[in-house]
Amino acid sequence: MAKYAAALDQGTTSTRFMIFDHHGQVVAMDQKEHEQIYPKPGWVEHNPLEIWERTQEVIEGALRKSGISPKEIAAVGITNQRETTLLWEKATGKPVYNAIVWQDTRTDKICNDLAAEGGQDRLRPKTGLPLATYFSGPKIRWILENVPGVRERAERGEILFGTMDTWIIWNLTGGVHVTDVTNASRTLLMNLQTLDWDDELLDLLGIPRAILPQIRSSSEVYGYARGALEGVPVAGDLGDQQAALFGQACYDPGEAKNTYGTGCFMLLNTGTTPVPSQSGLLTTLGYKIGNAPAVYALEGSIAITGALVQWLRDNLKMIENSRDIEGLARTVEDNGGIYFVPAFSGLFAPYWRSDARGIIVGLTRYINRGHIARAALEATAYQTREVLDAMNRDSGITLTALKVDGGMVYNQLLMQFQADILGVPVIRPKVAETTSLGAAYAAGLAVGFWETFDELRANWGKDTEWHPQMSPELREKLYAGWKKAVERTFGWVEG
Ligand SMILES: Nc1ncnc2c1ncn2[C@@H]1O[C@H](COP(=O)(O)OP(=O)(O)O)[C@@H](O)[C@H]1O
Ligand SMILES: O=P(O)(O)OC[C@H](O)CO
Repeated sequence: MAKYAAALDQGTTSTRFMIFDHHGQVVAMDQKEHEQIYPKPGWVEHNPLEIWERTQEVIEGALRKSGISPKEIAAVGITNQRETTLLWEKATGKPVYNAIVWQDTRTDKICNDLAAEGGQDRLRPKTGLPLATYFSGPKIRWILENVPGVRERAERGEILFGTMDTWIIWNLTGGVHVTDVTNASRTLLMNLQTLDWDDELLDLLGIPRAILPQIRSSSEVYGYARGALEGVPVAGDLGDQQAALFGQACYDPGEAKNTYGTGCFMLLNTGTTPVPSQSGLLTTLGYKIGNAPAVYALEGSIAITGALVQWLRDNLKMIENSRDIEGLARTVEDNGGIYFVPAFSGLFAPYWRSDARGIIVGLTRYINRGHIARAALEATAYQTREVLDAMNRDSGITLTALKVDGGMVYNQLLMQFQADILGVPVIRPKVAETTSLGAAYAAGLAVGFWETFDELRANWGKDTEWHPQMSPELREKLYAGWKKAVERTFGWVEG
């Protein structure tokens, strides 16, 4: 009998393959970065062929390092950076253009034109999403309009669209063209109630149905892998933030997690009915396990958190490794009165302002590199506070603790400051690789490797908890400064 379940996590900066045992413990892993392509300010692309190569390499790498054979793997789940969009030729598998990444803002004009035609009022009630450059629909339209000949070929049925899950599954299985409800819910093309592509939305965005994958549940056998994983059922598919919700065992309405990676994404399980947001959150799919009813979530998406640390590392050369930011930030007592608002892709939740751009405010001659490092970390905590406040308002639920995961949660200074600024404890689980774990769980449930949510819940264990230590007065004073700084970013991009 198979002893393991596996997951392939195709993220914004890297692709990793992880193998878990029945207790949800990591037994093998391999990871590789891919190139970030910035052709113009505000544009971000990935090369889909490079990503498929990295995918194969990390699968082979983890199998080789661990000596595990595909026969020992019950199923593999796919999880992915969401919204990132690509179109490829059905006959050859050749992408017609690079993948346009979720952070890319080139569709600003498309979104503004759609908004002027009343698009917002037609899209939001059906999709739960604001009309923003973040989502796939406008990115598909941009490719159809800007890559010569693609629209005609798409209409003739020669072109396929996919988010990264679809691209990986298509390649891994040799031609199964599917996505799951969580990924489809990020396109502006899926109806939240019917869980199917919606003709009115397709018409509004000018997208031919023929290019779209079939929407399936997040946990079922879609096909069987070829190559290094020969014969392993491909049986889980979830957007990475939904996979983290699932891996953090947030199975009851009112349970939430926040993942700190390139960006930050807080998801709250709201049960089997979608809850509309009045406060700038997204109404999205949480997961759908086989034939069971779909579970919905409220989401607060923040575009730039860990990416700001990377930017200090790569563009300003202030640190050598991301983790070095903590030491640099600890060289000073506090932020010295500055705030760093990283509105590099505009601001996402709760503002959805594409006209905002990044700023550092409050600069004096007193400020040094340490203050900038500190302000950069604090920006993640303040942005999370804004999202948590919105979550409490929209759901009527007051979260009493926050489960966290992702690459930034090993930063002790950030986690303590986060608890201080939220005023609630922050809890990191023993297995912080919750995104991969969630995808492995979805796949394992589909083939009976795990059978109940209780089994999965039992695998969850607390590692570290940070308690608020800041006085409420200081907390609110600092937060008021942040809000003032955010106001200063608005309206920078005109027209
Ligand atoms: N110790 C740290 N302190 C602050 N940021 C960190 C630390 N370690 C990693 N990061 C940031 O976390 C991100 C990587 O986290 P990860 O969860 O792997 O992200 P993703 O899945 O978005 O690629 C990077 O943006 C990196 O700059
Ligand atoms: O790949 P990550 O972890 O940066 O996640 C990206 C999100 O899915 C974008 O919506």
